[in-house]
Amino acid sequence: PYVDTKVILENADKHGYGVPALNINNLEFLHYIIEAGVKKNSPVIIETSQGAMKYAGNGDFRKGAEIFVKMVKAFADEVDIPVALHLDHGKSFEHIVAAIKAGYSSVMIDASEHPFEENMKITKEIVKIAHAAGVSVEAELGQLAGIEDEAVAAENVLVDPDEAKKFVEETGVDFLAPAVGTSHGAFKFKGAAKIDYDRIKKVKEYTKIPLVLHGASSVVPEFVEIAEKHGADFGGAKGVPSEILQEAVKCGINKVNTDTDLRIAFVAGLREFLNANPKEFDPRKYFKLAREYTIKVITDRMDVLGSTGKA
Ligand SMILES: O=C(COP(=O)(O)O)N(O)CCCCOP(=O)(O)O
Ligand SMILES: [Ca+2]
Ligand code: NA
Ligand SMILES: [Zn+2]
Repeated sequence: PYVDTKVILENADKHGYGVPALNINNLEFLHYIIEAGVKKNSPVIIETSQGAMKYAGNGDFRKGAEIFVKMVKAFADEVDIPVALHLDHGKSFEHIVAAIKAGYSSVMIDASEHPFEENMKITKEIVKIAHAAGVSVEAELGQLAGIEDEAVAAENVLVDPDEAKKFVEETGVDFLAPAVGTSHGAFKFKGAAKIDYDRIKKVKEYTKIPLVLHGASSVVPEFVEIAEKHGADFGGAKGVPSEILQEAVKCGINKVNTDTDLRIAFVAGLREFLNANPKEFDPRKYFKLAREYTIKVITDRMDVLGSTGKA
């Protein structure tokens, strides 16, 4: 069934496990996520960025939002696992309202590049509107290095747990994404992978709400190698290893945003299949390995995070 994100995350918070939040831009990835969730009897949070809304609507993000809600509900109505749809990195008021109007389960207002007071003011406004429509809200404190939509944060700005306490109390936000050292994309760490567990623990202790880890892809070496064997150039790619994700969940993370891992697994399978089957042009065939690898990376993640069997 199609559910509120809050229902999924409050259960994860209560029982101390993580739920993968998986980004889509098209039907293929949605298909694979649902198959993985059913296979592992795991709840799933589907999420779309503002760019994905635009892509699905062929330039019209409002249409894209409506199309995504209909697509996700069509699948959700057919399966027994809980499925939620979330707007990821909502930055513009128009995109957030479009998602709420279209029927998204939850929205993120990412105003973290603004000063603290401004972030709080904007978030408070979105919480009021979203809650009036029965939609839950995620916000962010601190900044992840790397490209994040329009805002390119130069380097990491880690969350201040005392600010987090005030922020949650004043805004009434349902979930919080504290910046703790990760970044988006495939090149997350120059040196060893490391995140600030102590900050996660403190934010959890002070806010007592479900927490979100952004930039959480592992950049799985197995799939990076397959992609590179078949022509990809991902030199220097490095992600968050499973053990670090498991420790982060123990410290209080409940929603684990994952996009890059799906992208790498898919393109690895696509490259491998196309290289090996020069005569094939049936899309029901040439996505075969891409589908297999993408489902594998999702089902492995459900096992790592502990959402397996929790549907
Ligand atoms: O935190 C994450 C996942 O990060 P990761 O999967 O790169 O580690 N996310 O929020 C996903 C970011 C999706 C970016 O979407 P666009 O390219 O459409 O703007
Ligand atoms: Ca941000
Ligand atoms: Na999000
Ligand atoms: Zn993110």
